[in-house]
Amino acid sequence: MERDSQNYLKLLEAVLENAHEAIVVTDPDGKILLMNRTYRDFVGVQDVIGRHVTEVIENTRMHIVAQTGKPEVAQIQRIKGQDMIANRVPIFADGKMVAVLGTVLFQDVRQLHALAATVDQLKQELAYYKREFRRKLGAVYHFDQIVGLSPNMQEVKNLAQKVAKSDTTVLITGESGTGKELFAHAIHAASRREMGPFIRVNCAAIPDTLLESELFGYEEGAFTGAVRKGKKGKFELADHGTILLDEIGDMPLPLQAKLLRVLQEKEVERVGGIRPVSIDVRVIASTNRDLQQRIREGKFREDLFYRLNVVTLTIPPLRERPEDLPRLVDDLLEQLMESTGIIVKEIADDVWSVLHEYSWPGNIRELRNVLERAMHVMEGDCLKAKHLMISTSDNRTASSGVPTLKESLEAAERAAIVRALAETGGNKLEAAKLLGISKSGFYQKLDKYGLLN
Ligand SMILES: Nc1ncnc2c1ncn2[C@@H]1O[C@H](COP(=O)(O)OP(=O)(O)OP(=O)(O)O)[C@@H](O)[C@H]1O
Repeated sequence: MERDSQNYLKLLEAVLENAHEAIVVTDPDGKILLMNRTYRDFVGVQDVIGRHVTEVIENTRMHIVAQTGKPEVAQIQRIKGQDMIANRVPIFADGKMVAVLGTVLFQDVRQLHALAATVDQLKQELAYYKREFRRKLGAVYHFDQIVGLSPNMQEVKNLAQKVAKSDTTVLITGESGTGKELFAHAIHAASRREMGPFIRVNCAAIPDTLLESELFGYEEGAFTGAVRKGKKGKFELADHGTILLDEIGDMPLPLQAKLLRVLQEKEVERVGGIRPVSIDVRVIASTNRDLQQRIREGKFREDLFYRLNVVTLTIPPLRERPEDLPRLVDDLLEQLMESTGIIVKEIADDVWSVLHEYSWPGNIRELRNVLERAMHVMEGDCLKAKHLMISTSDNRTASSGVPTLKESLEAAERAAIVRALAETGGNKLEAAKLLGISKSGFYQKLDKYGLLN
């Protein structure tokens, strides 16, 4: 026993003496009881035992901690012209302070800076891999890519950014092409689930008979023709991530009941399955339909609506945010120039009046299509109004009274020409054929409606 404790003491002494950290222990009066070699070498004094700590160590506060009894952690202490990181901790035994332990973790803050630089580099690498990972998982849009300078868009973006941080179910409504999917991506990318999967299901595009197994999966042998081993549904695939239920307004009623159960229980049951599977999924639903109207028609469950409608983001249509047009046109042209290789160097002034006058029923998706078509139609590198091939006249509400028959006929004729040109990618001969008129007659009409290059 005696020998054991002697050995133990020797071991402790050796450990303390050889530690890389500088270590000092004082009694409650501030007299040094122990100071290891690292510390003695650093201050350049060997004979230290029994001396007051202030005589040996510059700027020390060991004696102050001995009085206050309050530990001081990670304090900068300047010794011999170097900033050090000092910890001073009172040691208690039987409720009485018996000593104060002081350590210096870094003898030189430069070591700490080197460590910080390494951490910084690791952080940068981590951010890079996060971005790459996210790109592979498909959530490619972020809030800063959503053009929205207009006050109504700012409001929606702010709310979306706030709600992204939580796990709340979000319902995104808005006309077709307003950017609902874009918002869903951005919410996922700004959430704590950003590293998880982002899965989109278009409820309108999948046949009713398949939707259930697509969403919830099926067990082995659930129905004839099913893959033997069974299959995970989109909900299971979205575990720890986000699922976007696009066009939720088109979901068949029986499935709505099942979806409601999933949202309530946070469990899915595969088709033909016996045991429910727990899932951790954030649900975002989107629709361009008026869900209240669908409820009145008996086509959408009211209880599901309230479950989804925790936070609603209503994306304003493009015609209600004309301030966003210039930035959108800029961004879209840039993307299109890259994908088509066609260069637009100049935008003629008349383009803007047409863009502002048009009501954009297909919103930003339509704007993109119109610009892409115009790029293919234009000759040279200046985009002009006539290249847009959108008819603003048939689009305007008849605020100035009923149009004359001639005006109506002309509007219809112009719209038919524009549509034919769009269909044929700007090929005039083909367009004339489609409309069943001669080439020369077609050119006359193009001239009449200001559509000739
Ligand atoms: N605010 C925006 N800034 C930049 N691009 C946008 C914006 N809104 C939409 N877009 C672009 O417009 C197109 C349509 O967007 P998205 O698919 O998100 O619309 P949606 O509302 O989900 O349409 P739908 O209801 O038809 O599914 C996409 O190419 C998207 O990149």
